[in-house]
Amino acid sequence: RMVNYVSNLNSDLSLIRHGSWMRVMKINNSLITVTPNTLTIEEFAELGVLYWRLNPDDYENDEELQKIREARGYNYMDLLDLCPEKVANYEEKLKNFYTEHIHGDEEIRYCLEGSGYFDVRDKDDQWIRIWIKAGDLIILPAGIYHRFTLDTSNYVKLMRLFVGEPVWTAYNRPQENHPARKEYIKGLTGKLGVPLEAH
Ligand SMILES: CSCCC(=O)C(=O)O
Ligand SMILES: [Fe+2]
Ligand code: NI
Repeated sequence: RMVNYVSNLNSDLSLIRHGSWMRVMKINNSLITVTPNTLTIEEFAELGVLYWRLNPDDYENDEELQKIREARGYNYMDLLDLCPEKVANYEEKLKNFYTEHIHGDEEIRYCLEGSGYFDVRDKDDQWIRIWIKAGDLIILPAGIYHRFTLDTSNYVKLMRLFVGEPVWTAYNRPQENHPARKEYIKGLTGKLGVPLEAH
């Protein structure tokens, strides 16, 4: 199964479409009000965010994951067990994860246990919150503004994938002149066929 996107929100913020799903919501910047909103498949795909629903139980022998890794050249892999006992400078790392940033490369995360929120900016610069749970593989394109935070489960175990030697450098917003940002915007504009300002 390839990429599928939620086009709408129901009460529990999930929707089944083509046998796969993502839990998404729009939030306002204060994070106090959660605003359920309609998000079409097209709108989400235009952001360049990819998503797969996999079986996390036997991830070491998962052929579907293997196929994705081979197709996209993800030869690097490690596991991030996000808990204070296992992560040095835990609080500081969480703070950095939740600071809006971009990378020069894709950010590939596969949730094996626990859960958390990836927030990405949509084409109108509004946050879209993606609720990641075990089995969710998400790929954020280089240059997209994003951030991550734990939810009330307070725990997540993530597989990190990368092409070649990993680079985790985060460039905090604003980064309008960063090459990856420029490329990303160019791709967005190209896909939309109209300047972003037109929205
Ligand atoms: C906990 S992984 C997600 C946080 C992030 O955006 C990053 O690592 O760059
Ligand atoms: Fe990141
Ligand atoms: Ni628009």
